[in-house]
Amino acid sequence: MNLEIYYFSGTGNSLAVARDIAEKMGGDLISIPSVMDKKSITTDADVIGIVFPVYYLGTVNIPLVVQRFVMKLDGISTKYIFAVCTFGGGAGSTLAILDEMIKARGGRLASGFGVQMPQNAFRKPFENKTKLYSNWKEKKLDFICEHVKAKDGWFDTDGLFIGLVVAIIERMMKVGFLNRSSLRSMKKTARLQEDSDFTLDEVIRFMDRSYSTDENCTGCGTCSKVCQVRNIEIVDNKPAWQHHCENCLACIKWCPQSAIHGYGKLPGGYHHPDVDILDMLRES
Ligand SMILES: Cc1cc2nc3c(=O)[nH]c(=O)nc-3n(C[C@H](O)[C@H](O)[C@H](O)COP(=O)(O)O)c2cc1C
Repeated sequence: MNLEIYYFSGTGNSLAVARDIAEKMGGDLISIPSVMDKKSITTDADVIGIVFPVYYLGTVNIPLVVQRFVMKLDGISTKYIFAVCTFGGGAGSTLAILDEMIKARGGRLASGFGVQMPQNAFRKPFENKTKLYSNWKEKKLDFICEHVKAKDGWFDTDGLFIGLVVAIIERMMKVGFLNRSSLRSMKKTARLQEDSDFTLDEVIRFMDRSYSTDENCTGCGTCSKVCQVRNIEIVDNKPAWQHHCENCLACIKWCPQSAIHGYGKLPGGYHHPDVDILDMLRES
């Protein structure tokens, strides 16, 4: 099997998952942002994996850069493509949405998996981290590798309770009520007028307008180096966000001084324990 695993990750959960699969199955690990300068993405691999975090369930679900990556895939009609999304609460229709995107490029998502990881966008530290990490290593990793090896058509679904809650949320989003109110609050974070007609994608890119540094910022530039989409320039020894943000939170979470704030005053500090700053720097 000739395997390539493409991934996007802000705080290392998806990178850890992608790397574990690549190591176990003997595949190449490729960061999605690192290939985004290509006009079209083609590969000799017969098996392609796509690993990414779920963002904004019921709205975009899939990080914008991952969506753009899929839209650049060419020559995939005969490939076995699988995806793994990492999430804090549930994956909802993320894999189905990805399948539609891949179909638009002439391929199809053959199998899809969800891996629960600590929710990196919550203010409160996640209490159950150890269990999630061991679930991944001891149960899910082998499960995914077996299915991919067999090239079968497995699709994970959220459990009954979470599945029901997520389905209700996604339904309310579709109907419009929640969608309108979450777009309103995202615009507020992005410091845009509530009645402005920016698209959801544009609002997400502008949400870095809420990011700032405090007096602990030393101008070390780590934020710029961990930003996978090169959205941060260092100007006068301070980060300047360039408004094509993915909201992956890498700058906030990897800042060695915890000096970056924004996105609902999230604390810095969280990252997957198997991923260190060098893994992030190397990939950016
Ligand atoms: C902007 C943003 C939006 C998110 N939205 C959701 C969500 O809607 N549902 C969910 O279960 N997790 C959500 N999460 C949590 C991440 O999917 C989860 O923590 C993931 O494992 C992070 O992966 P990473 O460390 O590879 O970046 C969100 C995280 C971020 C940063």
